[in-house]
Formats: sequence, structure tokens, C-alpha cells
Amino acid sequence: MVEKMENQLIADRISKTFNGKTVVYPTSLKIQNGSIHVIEGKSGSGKSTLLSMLGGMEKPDKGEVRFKGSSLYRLNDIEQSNIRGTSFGYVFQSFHLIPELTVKENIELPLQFNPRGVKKHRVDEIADALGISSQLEKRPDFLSGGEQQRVAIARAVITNPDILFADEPTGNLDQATSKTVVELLTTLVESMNISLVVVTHEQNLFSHPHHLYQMENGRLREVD
Ligand SMILES: Nc1ncnc2c1ncn2[C@@H]1O[C@H](COP(=O)(O)OP(=O)(O)OP(=O)(O)O)[C@@H](O)[C@H]1O
Repeated sequence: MVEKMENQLIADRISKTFNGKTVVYPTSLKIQNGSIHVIEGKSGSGKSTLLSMLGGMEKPDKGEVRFKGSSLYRLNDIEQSNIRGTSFGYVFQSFHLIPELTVKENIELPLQFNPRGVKKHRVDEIADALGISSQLEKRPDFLSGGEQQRVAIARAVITNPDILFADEPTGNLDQATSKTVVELLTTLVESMNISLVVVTHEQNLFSHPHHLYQMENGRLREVD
């Protein structure tokens, strides 16, 4: 299918230097529609900085990120924030759930802007796919770490984004829980045709990503 192979996001020689230290050397990559990209690397190798640049959260010093043909960081603030809010989803190591809200309310939170007209019944479908249907009326604090991360994933995909960015999504989970979360996440993004970009210090977290990279001292290398 031609559309399936379309490049949604293109990074063209993006780099970042903090306080005179280059954290990400010029890096190029292409994210095709519905593809899974895993970037492995040790702590401090520059993974999070790279992910932030790809995800519209950190402007590169040099180079360009293009999303569906537009140069992301040349768009105005409102356009950039629209893309972050609707076309991109984010999952982090710490779940960032709002303790005062129920699980269901947390998941529905991004829908208050709802520019894509996503229906609320999607919450039930996504909760079901992630195995958290019975937890919807609870407060997040009553859930296990793995369940909380599944809620954060549900919240990140509820707007039906094009690309999901995940920074150490299993960093706070034990090995068995990590495996479950990764399997559920993979099945979900595949079924929704969402591209996934994950950075992790763990090796072999995903069994068959479409693209596997290693990040070392700010340099990215794709592994066969
Ligand atoms: N805003 C910033 N200001 C200054 N230095 C920064 C900033 N963000 C990151 N760095 C530095 O850049 C380097 C790479 O950090 P980064 O978080 O990208 O690496 P990482 O591979 O994701 O590591 P970790 O898994 O520990 O988060 C580190 O030395 C970090 O201290």
C-alpha cells in the first residue's frame, strides 16, 4: 500500500548542543506511517533529547524536522501546539496521571479539545484493548504501576494520533510487567495504525521493531 509507506516525519540532520557539549550530533531519520522505531542507548547518550526534538518539544540547533511536509519548528506556536495535541501522543517513564481524576476522566482529558471529533466510546474500546476496563471508575493511585502506564497509554492514543513518542515507557516497571505493557502497546498501535517511536536503555524490549537504532554519545546508528 503506497499510503502506508508514506513518510510522516522526517528529521534532516538535527543536532543539539547544551553548554558547549554536543548531546545529539547531526541525525537524520524517517518515520513511515504505522512503523515502530526503537532507539536503545545508555543513560546520557542523548536519547531523550533526540525524542524531544522529533516530538516537537525541543527545537534543534541545526537541521529540520518535517511533519507531513511542514517544517515543524517554523510553524507558529499555535500550529505547533495543535500538532502536539492532536497528531502526536506522548508516554513517559513517570505516568503523569492526575490523582484527583478517575481513570476514565484521565483518559478523556485530551478530548476536551477534540479537534478530530473522537467519540467518547473510544475510551471503552481502548480501555478494553489495554485490559483496564474494570478500573475506569477508580483513582490512579489505587492501580499498580503497570496499570497506571496502561492508563497513560490510553490517554496518549485517545485522540488517534499519527505518532506516539514514548520515553522509557517501562522504566518504572518490573520485567514481567514491562513485557505485558510492551505487548499491549505494540498490538494497540498496530491496530490503530499509529507510528511509535520509543527510547529505552533496555535492550530487546521490543521483539520485532521495524527499525532498531543504537544511540551512543549523541550518535545514532541503525542496527540491521
Ligand atoms: N536542558 C538541558 N540543559 C543542559 N543539559 C541537558 C539538557 N537536557 C539534556 N542535557 C544533557 O544532555 C545529555 C543527554 O541527556 P538525555 O536526557 O538526552 O540522555 P538520555 O540518553 O535520554 O539519558 P537518560 O536515560 O538518563 O535520560 C546529558 O548529559 C544531559 O545532562
